[in-house]
Amino acid sequence: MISVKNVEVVYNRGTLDEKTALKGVSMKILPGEFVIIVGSNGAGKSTLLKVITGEIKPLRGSCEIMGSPVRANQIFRKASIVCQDPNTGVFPNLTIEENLILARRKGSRGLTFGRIDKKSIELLKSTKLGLESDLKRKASKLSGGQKQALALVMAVSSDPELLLLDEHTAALDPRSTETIMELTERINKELGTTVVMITHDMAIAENYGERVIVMEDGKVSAIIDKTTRKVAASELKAMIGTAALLAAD
Ligand SMILES: Nc1ncnc2c1ncn2[C@@H]1O[C@H](COP(=O)(O)OP(=O)(O)OP(=O)(O)O)[C@@H](O)[C@H]1O
Repeated sequence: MISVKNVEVVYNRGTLDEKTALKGVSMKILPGEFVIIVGSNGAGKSTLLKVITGEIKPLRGSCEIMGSPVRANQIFRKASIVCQDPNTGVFPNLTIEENLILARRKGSRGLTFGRIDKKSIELLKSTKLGLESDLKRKASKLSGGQKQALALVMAVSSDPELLLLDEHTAALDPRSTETIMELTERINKELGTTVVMITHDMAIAENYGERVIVMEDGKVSAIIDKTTRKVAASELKAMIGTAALLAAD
């Protein structure tokens, strides 16, 4: 489904600040897969997500989604993104209901609005965070975990094929992290949405997802298929650089 081939990305090309962030990265991500990307600070993880969304055009190589080259102005029909800061995924001055209505679009896979709405409420309920019990509450009044849960449900209310997550649990406490990861897993399993998630939390990489892609210094240094072998957080920590070790602790 997502095919990244020999991608090279250079920031500030031709200047003193020139930085090669991706050095010939290749990978394939299959429809419905849940892939976790780990790696030290500066390894190129966020740059890779930006290549997948079309925000960055690689200097060399290609990125295709379902056989078509990715284009920034079309990706939003196929993919949704949730980032680290709980305040960026929701509209704080709108109610929970208004946020959901705003996020609702006709799904790229042709689902009706009715089914999408029902599913959104079911997903909110499944978190046991009480979001569905008072839909008239302003999003600004919600906790970080509640905001991220709402942001995730909003992200999938358009039924995207692909959900991209850039450290979406990084600002949360361990309990909220677990709730948000359970919701992420439910979205992947129940909706069949392909999930690509970046994290510095090695326990998450151990416990969730089907494959772990390890990035180091702009390259893919390892791909672990967890359907055939388990991987411990300590093993992953040992595989990546000291910088990632510090970030994960
Ligand atoms: N807009 C930019 N301009 C110049 N250099 C950049 C830019 N964005 C990223 N870089 C550099 O490219 C390299 C890869 O950055 P990237 O953000 O992709 O890494 P990362 O693995 O996501 O890191 P982190 O875990 O710290 O978020 C880093 O050296 C970074 O400083």
